[in-house]
Amino acid sequence: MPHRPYIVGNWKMNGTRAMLPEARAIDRAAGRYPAVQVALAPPFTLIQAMAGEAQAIGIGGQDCHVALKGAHTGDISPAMLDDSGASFAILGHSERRADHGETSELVKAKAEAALGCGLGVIVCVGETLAQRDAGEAEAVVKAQVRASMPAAELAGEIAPGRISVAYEPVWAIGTGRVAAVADVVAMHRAIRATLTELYGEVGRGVRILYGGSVNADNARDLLAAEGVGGALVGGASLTAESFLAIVSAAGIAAEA
Ligand SMILES: O=C[C@H](O)COP(=O)(O)O
Repeated sequence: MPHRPYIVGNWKMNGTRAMLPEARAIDRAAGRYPAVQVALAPPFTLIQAMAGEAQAIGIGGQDCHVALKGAHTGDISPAMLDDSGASFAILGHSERRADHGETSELVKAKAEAALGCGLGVIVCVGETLAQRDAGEAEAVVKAQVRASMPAAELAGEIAPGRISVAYEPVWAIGTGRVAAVADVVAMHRAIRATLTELYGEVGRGVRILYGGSVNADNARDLLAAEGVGGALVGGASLTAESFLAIVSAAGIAAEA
């Protein structure tokens, strides 16, 4: 594995200031797992408060606009994310692709804008259940990777550690239905092959995370699987107890 496992909690549209103690507890405990890179992506409204306090974890956004500023009501630019203390952005999550009609081309533009502001990016890809049942999962995900990832010139110029892909089968998100380890391994291989097509050697350093119903019970097997560089965790990242159990599993997998 080219990097420490990367465990990222995506709070989605959850969290008010009442949840800051959970973030503090995660931050304090994360220092006990130096072999694991830990991050949280809260709603925009909590980024500044969490980033101002965090010592051991990274704080990121869940989206950004392609422009640095301008007449885009309700949007947040990558420069604003950076200014608020965020160090990365999750981009192209399937919920944004579905709820906001985001295309892979738009996700690519957002990723390039975010990298240009010094942020790391986690680009999300994943097939629907209908696509998997039709035997199209690999082709769909490869096409998403090809179209959503930042241009090779840009990726080659920056530290590969700043670019991650999250493979999140849509049918596994928030459903409790986790993908089989063998299917995750096969898809991560396909994604790695696509990344090396796109980026050459640089593509080998891009982390590939798995996301979709990761919890304390399944994390160890998933994180020990070949090619799995970490996890993007939704529901189980909302309490320190459940998220830290996953961080601990990542620590065990990293040392195995
Ligand atoms: O970004 C996180 C993923 O969508 C996974 O969410 P989940 O862990 O609640 O299934």
